[in-house]
Amino acid sequence: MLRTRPNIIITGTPGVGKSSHSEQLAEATGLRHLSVNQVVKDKSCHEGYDDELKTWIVDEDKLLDEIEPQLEEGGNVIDWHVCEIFPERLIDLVVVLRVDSELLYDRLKARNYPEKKLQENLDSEIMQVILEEARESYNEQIVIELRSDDADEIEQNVERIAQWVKNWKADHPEGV
Ligand SMILES: Nc1ncnc2c1ncn2[C@@H]1O[C@H](COP(=O)(O)OP(=O)(O)OP(=O)(O)O)[C@@H](O)[C@H]1O
Repeated sequence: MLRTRPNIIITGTPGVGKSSHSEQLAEATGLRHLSVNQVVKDKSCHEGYDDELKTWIVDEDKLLDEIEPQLEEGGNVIDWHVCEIFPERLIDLVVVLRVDSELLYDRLKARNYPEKKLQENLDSEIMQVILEEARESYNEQIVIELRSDDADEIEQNVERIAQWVKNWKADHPEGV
């Protein structure tokens, strides 16, 4: 099956603004917002709950079985902090959102994250762990890094990605 609409991953450290971007991008482009955390919960793609870190322990095989048919169709904005598990052939753009660490601290604090989880996420952002994972997992040409420090940046980023979607469609009239 050929895909006539692209699949885009929006990734980054928790609190960086993935959901905010994905919702607005879906609205601007008509692509489907695929919230992976929601799928994990709704379809029980997990092996239980980690009480200390307050997070689901994800069963990645089950998750992929669940969403792969949707990815084959194309037209998804995949919203998740893990980017490396999706098959390369089904991914057209990887957007890694980045944020100033003080702003991230405030956002995670506002969510009442446990201290250990907050610190792990801050370290991960500072060490640009997800950016490195994205670059290792996909062709570097499809990986872009965008700032998400304030609301204006969300708007600019969404505009830029929506334009990319238009160009992608024009460049691939028969699909990929
Ligand atoms: N660029 C931004 N400017 C100002 N506030 C932002 C920005 N991005 C996100 N926020 C705020 O930070 C909080 C977290 O945003 P959001 O839920 O979009 O992040 P996320 O990366 O999807 O997090 P998670 O991975 O935990 O789902 C929200 O309160 C949101 O309004």
